[in-house]
Amino acid sequence: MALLPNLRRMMIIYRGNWKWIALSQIFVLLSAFFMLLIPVQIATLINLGVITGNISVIVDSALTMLFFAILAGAFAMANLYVAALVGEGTAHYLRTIVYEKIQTFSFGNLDTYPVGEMLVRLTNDIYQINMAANYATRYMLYAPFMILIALVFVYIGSPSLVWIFLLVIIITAVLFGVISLVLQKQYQERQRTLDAENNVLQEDFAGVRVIKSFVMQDYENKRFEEKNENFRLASLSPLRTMSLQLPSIFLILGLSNALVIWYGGMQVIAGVIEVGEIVAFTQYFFFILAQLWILSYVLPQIIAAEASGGRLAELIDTVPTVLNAPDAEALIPGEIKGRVEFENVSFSYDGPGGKEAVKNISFTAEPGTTVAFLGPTGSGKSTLINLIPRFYDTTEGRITIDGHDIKKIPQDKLRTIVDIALQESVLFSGTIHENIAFADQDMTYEQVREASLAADADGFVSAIPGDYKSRVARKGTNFSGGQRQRLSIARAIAPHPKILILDDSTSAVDVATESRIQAAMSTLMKETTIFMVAQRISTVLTADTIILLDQGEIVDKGNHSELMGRSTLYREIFESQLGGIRKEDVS
Ligand SMILES: Nc1ncnc2c1ncn2[C@@H]1O[C@H](COP(=O)(O)OP(=O)(O)OP(=O)(O)O)[C@@H](O)[C@H]1O
Repeated sequence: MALLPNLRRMMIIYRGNWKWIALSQIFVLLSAFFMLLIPVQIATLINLGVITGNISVIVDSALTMLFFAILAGAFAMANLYVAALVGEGTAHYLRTIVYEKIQTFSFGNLDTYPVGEMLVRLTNDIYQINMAANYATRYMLYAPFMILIALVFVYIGSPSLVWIFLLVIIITAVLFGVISLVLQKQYQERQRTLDAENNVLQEDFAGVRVIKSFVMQDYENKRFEEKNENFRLASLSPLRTMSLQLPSIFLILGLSNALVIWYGGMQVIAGVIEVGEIVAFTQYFFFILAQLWILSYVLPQIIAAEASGGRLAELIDTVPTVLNAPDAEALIPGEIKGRVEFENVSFSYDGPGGKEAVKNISFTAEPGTTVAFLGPTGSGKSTLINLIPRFYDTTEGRITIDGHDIKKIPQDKLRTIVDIALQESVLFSGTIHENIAFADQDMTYEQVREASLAADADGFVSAIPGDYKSRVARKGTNFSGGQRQRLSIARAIAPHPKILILDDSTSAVDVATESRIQAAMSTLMKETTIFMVAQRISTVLTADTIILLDQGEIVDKGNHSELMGRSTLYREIFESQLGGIRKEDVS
């Protein structure tokens, strides 16, 4: 089984990283090599300088050691810099590709990944990869290189001490290996409790107004405190484990020095090695144990980042549920008339075989007509209209525009033909002009104002100092719900689409404003096929066709007077909403 496959994939996902990773390992090798030449020089200094009283050897050796130390430090610094380049470069590239990937997601994919979860992946998970890539580049091979080089030096200088060297390294590696495994589990638990805390935070911040209005702060505070406490405890565990590391290092170092001095001393007395070798030996241990100690600290974090790599790989590998057909038609949006036909359309959010949200829907909308969908809540109105711009793909049947199957129309072309004002009106921070001209930032002031007039937004926009140049706050919070809806409608009609969808998009405006919008639109959008979803029957009275939906099926269709004549459900809705108004007034 491949070792840390997701982390490795993330580290080289940006192809340019290869050369930096390779270069940094050359620096690691050189730094370890020069670092370990220092003990060799110490041995020379003692054997040929101190013991024989040769001052010039002592001076030469000291200067050479200084030179080696500078070189080892310089290569370590270069490695540190390159490791930072690898970490930051990987994080930057990942942020770009994951963000771009999310932009390709269809509604079906977005249903799977809540916004909060995607944010955590884009921030926290990428940060973990950044750190892991940095640490892996810096330390993964440092200790192994040092062990190998030191082994060669020990073998050349004092082969009789090789067994002590191997014994100490193996004991240390096993001890730190166990500590690493414990730390890895503890880091995973820490990550799990952090995720749990983040979930509560995201939910609470999104629903802070509801929490306040139900005076549930105490309840939510308790819920958060529980997660917060779990996170505190889980964060303490690895720190406790790590506190064992330094004493272990000192213990091993002390014991191994004693062993070397005892056994080495006997070897010196026997004339097998010289005193300098013993000192050099203790230095090797010191350098190697220091690296192993660092490795045991960073390795668990590197391993823990594998889970982050997996979460990012999942996003990167997600295939959009709506794709362009390979045989997509080269169609010119300007030539489309806007005839929409549903042919036995069914759709299930769970895919083929799942519970159908709309069933066996067939109808035709002629160019320039208005089709309204009416029905109880949950009857499938929004689902149905979301199929037209291919936010979701039909599970069965097909939808055509001017005879072209929409699955064969490239999505970017389809969405210039079809515009939508969604149920929840979303505005972006920027100017009002930028929001209305969202589809085409080159739109003129006159075009923007024309759309705004038709959406009955010009009145309140003109009353603001700076009118169309005035600022829209994030999420449009400086406008009322009705004003946001009108700006969203203006945005949808500004590019003059051939097909316009209004998904209950006048629910927050009063009936008088709604009828002004409808009158203005029927003039401006004469050639546009309009689909509207409504809860209010007053919204649909003037539609050419009203489609009555119940439990995902069409139960009747016709204009207002036809349905008043024959549909009990329609009459019931009418009576419940406009019961006080004489039928003749609206027929
Ligand atoms: N994203 C989704 N994932 C799974 N099921 C969904 C999703 N959206 C809607 N549904 C289900 O599909 C059915 C139809 O929902 P839809 O939103 O189309 O109804 P609607 O008539 O527009 O309702 P409302 O008038 O309340 O907006 C409902 O049973 C709903 O629970």
